[in-house]
Amino acid sequence: MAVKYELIKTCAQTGARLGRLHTPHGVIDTPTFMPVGTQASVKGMSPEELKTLGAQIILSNTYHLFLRPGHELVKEAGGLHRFMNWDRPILTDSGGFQVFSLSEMRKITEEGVQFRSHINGDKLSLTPESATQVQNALGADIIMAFDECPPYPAEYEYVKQSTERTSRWAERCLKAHSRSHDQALFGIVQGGMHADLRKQSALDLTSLDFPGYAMGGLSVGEPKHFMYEMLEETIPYLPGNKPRYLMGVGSPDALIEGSIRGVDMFDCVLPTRIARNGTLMTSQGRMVVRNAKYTNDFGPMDPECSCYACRNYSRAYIRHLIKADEMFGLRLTTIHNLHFLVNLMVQVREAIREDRLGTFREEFFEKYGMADN
Ligand SMILES: Nc1ccc2nc(N)nc(O)c2c1
Repeated sequence: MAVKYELIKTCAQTGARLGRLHTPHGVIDTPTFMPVGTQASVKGMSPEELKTLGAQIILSNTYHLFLRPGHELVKEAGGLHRFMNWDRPILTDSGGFQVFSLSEMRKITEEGVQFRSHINGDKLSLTPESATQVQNALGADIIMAFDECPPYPAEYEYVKQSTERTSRWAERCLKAHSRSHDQALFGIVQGGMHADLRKQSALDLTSLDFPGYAMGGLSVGEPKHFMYEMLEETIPYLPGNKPRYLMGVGSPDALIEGSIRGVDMFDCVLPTRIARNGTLMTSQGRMVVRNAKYTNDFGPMDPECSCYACRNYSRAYIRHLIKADEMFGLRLTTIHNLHFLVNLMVQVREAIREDRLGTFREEFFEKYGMADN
C-alpha cells in the first residue's frame, strides 16, 4: 500500500487520535500540520530549515505548477521531490479550489473547469482526468481528487448539485489515477454547511474506498462553529482506519478543535502569510512585531519558544529588519510561525498520548487568548 494509516490510540478525554501515516518518503506522526509550499517552495524557507523546525510533510499546488513551470518540466527534473530537494512526504492539492480563488473567466461544466491563467491570461482547463495526470507527473506521495469548493454562502440547491458532481468527478479521478506510481489519491468530502449533503458526500466517497479522506468546502469564510459542526456531521461517516484531512486550516485554536474532533492532517497558508507582514503567533497570543512598542525590546519574540529566530534575535532587531524591508526579517518571522504550529502539534500529540487533550485545550486558550487568531 502506497500510503497506510496506523491508528496508535484514541484520547480518553476527547475524540482525538494519535496515528502514524506511512508513505514512500517517510512516516508522519498525526495529528500533523503541513506547511504550504504552493509553487514548490515554502516561501523563504530551505528544506534544511523546514526539517530543523520539524516539518514532516509539505503541500504544493497543482494549479500553480501546471501553469508554471508546467508538470512536464517537473517530471523531466525527476519529480517534485527532486526538483525542490525535499526528500520527505509531499501532498499536492488538485487545483479546483485554486482555480476559483485565483483565475478569472472560469466556467464549470460536467467535464471540468475552463479558466484563464492568472499569470498570462491563457485559456486553460482542468478536468478530473487531467488534474490527476498532472499530479501523477508531479509525483507527490498524496494527491487530491479534483473537486469544486462551493462558494460560501451558497444556495442549498447549488451546493447539492456541486457536491453530487464532485462525487462523480472523484470516481473519474480514481479511474484516471495511474497505479504505476506509489501515490495515494485522497477523496474530498464536500456538502457546504448542510449536514445531509455532508453525509451523502461522505457515503458516496467512502463507497469508492479511497486510502484517505479530506474535508473540503470549509474554512471558506464561514463562522468557525459551522466548521466544527460540519466536522461532527462528517467524521462519523469516514472509516476509522483512514486519515482525515481538514483542508485550509489553520489557526492554533482550529488545529486544537479539529484534532479534538478526530482530524489527522491540516494545512494552511496563515502562518507563512501573516509572517510576511510581521504578525507572529506566540504563547501569549498574536503579536505584531513591527509595532513601535518593540523598538527597544531586546528580548526574544516569544520567551517560551526554542526556534532559531527566538534563540538568536531580538524583537528590536526583527522589527528593524521588517521596517528596513530586509528579507532576513521575514525569514525569521516565517521560521518562528511555522515552528510555533509544528510545535503546537507536538504538544497536541503528547496530550493525546496522555489522555489530556481537553485539559490542554483549556490551558492553551487561557494563555493564547481565545478565538479567531
Ligand atoms: N479551504 C479549502 C482549502 C483548500 C481546498 N482544496 C480543495 N481541493 N478543495 C477544497 O474544498 C478546499 C478548501
